[in-house]
Amino acid sequence: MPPLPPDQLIFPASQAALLEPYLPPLHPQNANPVNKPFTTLTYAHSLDASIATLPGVRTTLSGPQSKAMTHYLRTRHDAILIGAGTAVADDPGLNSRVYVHPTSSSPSTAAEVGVGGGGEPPLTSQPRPIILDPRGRWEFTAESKVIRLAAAGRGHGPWVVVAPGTVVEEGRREVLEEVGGRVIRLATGQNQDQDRFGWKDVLGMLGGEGIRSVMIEGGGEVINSLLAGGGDEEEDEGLVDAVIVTIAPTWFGQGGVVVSPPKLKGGEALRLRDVRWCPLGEDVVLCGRIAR
Ligand SMILES: NC(=O)C1=CN([C@@H]2O[C@H](COP(=O)(O)OP(=O)(O)OC[C@H]3O[C@@H](n4cnc5c(N)ncnc54)[C@H](O)[C@@H]3O)[C@@H](O)[C@H]2O)C=CC1
Ligand SMILES: Nc1nc(O)c(N)c(N[C@@H]2O[C@H](COP(=O)(O)O)[C@@H](O)[C@H]2O)n1
Repeated sequence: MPPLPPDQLIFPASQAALLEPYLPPLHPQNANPVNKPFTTLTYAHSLDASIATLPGVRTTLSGPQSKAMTHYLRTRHDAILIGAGTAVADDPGLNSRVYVHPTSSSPSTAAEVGVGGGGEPPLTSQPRPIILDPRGRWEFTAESKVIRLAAAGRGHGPWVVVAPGTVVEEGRREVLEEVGGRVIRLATGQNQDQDRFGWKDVLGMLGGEGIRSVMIEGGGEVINSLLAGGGDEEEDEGLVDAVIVTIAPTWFGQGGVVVSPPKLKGGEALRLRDVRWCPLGEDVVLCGRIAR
């Protein structure tokens, strides 16, 4: 029996069951376009609400169990979305390396954990990486981790969403297309902000492309603008279906990338309802839905 790959993560089915009420439907009806995909906001932060110690610095917050949880979430969504700042800072992989084990948390061989999701082709449970990059800040190459994983058949090629006027060099576009990725053009400029897409537009575009569920991982600008409804009060109604946040027992101190959205109109607090707290190793995972 083959041993587990060295970067393998294991997530017990018992813990997956606790998350299920907050996840998109397991067996969606079909792959037809939808108005808006099921949208999960998910990230890890410190006790002082930092998602990175400093701007531009890749920072580990999640312990092994909550990291496996995040990778499980990746298998449960059609797409995973980040902003250009995160792509530049982290060179992320944005694939899933988890296997869900029915009983034990420490299997040792591939046969024990049912590698490939119980016989499915591996790519069916991988999310499509989406990078919001209106101005083309992310200078990806064939060596970027997400491209290498796609080339190795361990993930999908990324979709890079740029503004209509942004130049993407031919060679770069080819790098994407060779691994099944593509450049998507979407108008910016709502709210006079040329560096941002409207969230309704982003989610509508993804729905039109057949994406039925998306997990939004970050970074700071993306999370804060999503929680603020993209700055457009009309937009925030129903943008986010579920929130799953890992809280790590550490303080980073001032100067980090902090989740702290602008105040809502009238100064009301933004709050979660239907809350569930799940301890995972030394972290705790908070699940909820945005109260309206
Ligand atoms: N702990 C965690 O769970 C995570 C931490 N991070 C960290 O976050 C940091 C990066 O965060 P940021 O610099 O804030 O960059 P970011 O990843 O939020 O990207 C911001 C960029 O996204 C683009 N964008 C397009 N449409 C947008 C919209 N509607 N709203 C907001 N941005 C939009 C803009 O070009 C903007 O400059 C990194 O250090 C990374 O390590 C990132 C993801 C998860
Ligand atoms: N859940 C979570 N915990 C952390 O500690 C993190 N640093 C992140 N970061 C997010 O995961 C991406 C990296 O993913 P790969 O392991 O390279 O696939 C990173 O870009 C952030 O989106 N998340």
